[in-house]
Amino acid sequence: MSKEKILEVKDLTISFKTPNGLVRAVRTISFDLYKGETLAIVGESGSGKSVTNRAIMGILANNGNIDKGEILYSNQDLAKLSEENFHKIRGSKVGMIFQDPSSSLNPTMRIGKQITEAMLVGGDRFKNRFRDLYHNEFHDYLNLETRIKLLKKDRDIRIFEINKDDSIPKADKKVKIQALKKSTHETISKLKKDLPGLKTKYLESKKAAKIQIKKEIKEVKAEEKVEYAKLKADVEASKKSLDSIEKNSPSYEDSKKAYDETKEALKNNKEVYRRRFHVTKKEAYERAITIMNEVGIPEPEKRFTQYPFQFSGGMRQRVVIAIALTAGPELLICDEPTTALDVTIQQQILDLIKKIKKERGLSVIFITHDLGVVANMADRVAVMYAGKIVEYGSSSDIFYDPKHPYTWALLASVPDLDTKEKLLSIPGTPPDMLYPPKGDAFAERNQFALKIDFEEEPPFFKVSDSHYAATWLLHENAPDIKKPKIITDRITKYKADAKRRAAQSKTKNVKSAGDVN
Ligand SMILES: Nc1ncnc2c1ncn2[C@@H]1O[C@H](COP(=O)(O)OP(=O)(O)OP(=O)(O)O)[C@@H](O)[C@H]1O
Repeated sequence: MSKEKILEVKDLTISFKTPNGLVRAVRTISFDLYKGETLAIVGESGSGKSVTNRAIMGILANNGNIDKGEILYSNQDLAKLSEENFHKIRGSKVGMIFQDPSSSLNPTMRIGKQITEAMLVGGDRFKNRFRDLYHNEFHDYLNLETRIKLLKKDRDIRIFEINKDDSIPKADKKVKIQALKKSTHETISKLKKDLPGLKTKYLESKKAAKIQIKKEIKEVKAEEKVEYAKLKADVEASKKSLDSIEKNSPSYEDSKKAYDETKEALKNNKEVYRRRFHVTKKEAYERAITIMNEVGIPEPEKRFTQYPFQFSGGMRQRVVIAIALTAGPELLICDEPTTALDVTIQQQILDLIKKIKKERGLSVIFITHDLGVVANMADRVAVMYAGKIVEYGSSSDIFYDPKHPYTWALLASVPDLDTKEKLLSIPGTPPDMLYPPKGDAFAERNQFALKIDFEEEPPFFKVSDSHYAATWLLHENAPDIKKPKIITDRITKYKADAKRRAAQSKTKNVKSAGDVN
């Protein structure tokens, strides 16, 4: 796997305003995503998985707010973009697949139209190219401007909090506020110095892009003119040649054919020229059929004109995946993509996601409440609880050596593939995020909780270079608490399964190598 980082989430903090108060949905989480890897984000309902990924997509609900943190993608901080500019940055690079394929599709529109629509809407080639040309400078400017606005907002909130805090004596309040104002002013003044320069750069870049695009359009038009004149001359020459031949001459048919061909080429030229400016319906159709084949929709030509109700749940999810792929994303976010499907279909969709990820070199964020689903999918796993990541590591770290009691509980609650039974459901309910608990949020439900778990939040303890867990059990002074037997049994089973799979794939490889010979 290459180690090119494509997404970096730093200290992301998100809350929702509700009539009952502020719901602290995501609390200072950080993670990276590398090119070509699958990162699974796992946790119970309400742990903040979807909210995190909706923030990456720029589709948080209106009452949601990114209070703090960064979402670095394509050299841009998505957390600081206005909604209006979001789609330009995100553009076609991030695709998302939701839990229920039915609600992602329009029931009254034919499948084909739903797949080609995005291609046709974004089909003005020169407009897209124009935006691409000044994209970087535009966002450098925009990011700085937004950063300054946020600093001011942050200062005002902090002043409000100081004023409200009765534990601070009045005189101290004044001093604190003045110091805060001074330091914010200094930071903003420094940043502001760069603003005019960046604005000029952006405007210059936009101007240059306009000139460049005009030049390119002019070139295309000039080429077209030359091409048209040439084709027209061909038509005239072949007509002349045909007119000079007697109808009953043996070469007449050949000349007539040559004349017809030149006429056809002249006619086609108009379409070829149009295509240099727009994605045509025919092109969009052809690409849709290719993608429908890629995602395993049989008889795509026939299916193209059908409506969603004529598709099974699994096939509908394939259509949703096809739509996400039309824009050629580099990052695919799958939010519980198999939860609404029958168990037998689930594996097919998982296999499909694995296949397209490999073939297209995609990076995938896979959100699920079921650790079992990602056992053979994920390269790395982040376990979320009450708006925080409590453990993260490679798949083998999490499946063979989990450290956080919440990860143990999740592992124990994975339905057994053989008996289809849940071994152990997690006792209790997740905390109310209007009032996030003190200490380790899982303490209330954790049979291994220590006294400190109720008082102080655990930091991340390093288990290995790839593996970290936020549990006091990893502190050097913690009592030696062994994993419950149910977990060690599961681990043994996972290891045996992996060994079996490896042996199977080895046999398959040897066999296919034998076939070749
Ligand atoms: N628009 C909203 N207004 C208020 N609270 C919200 C809103 N959207 C999400 N939340 C809250 O944010 C928290 C995290 O929700 P989120 O949907 O991310 O959880 P999740 O882990 O994805 O669970 P699920 O699998 O149920 O979607 C929850 O407490 C949820 O109630």
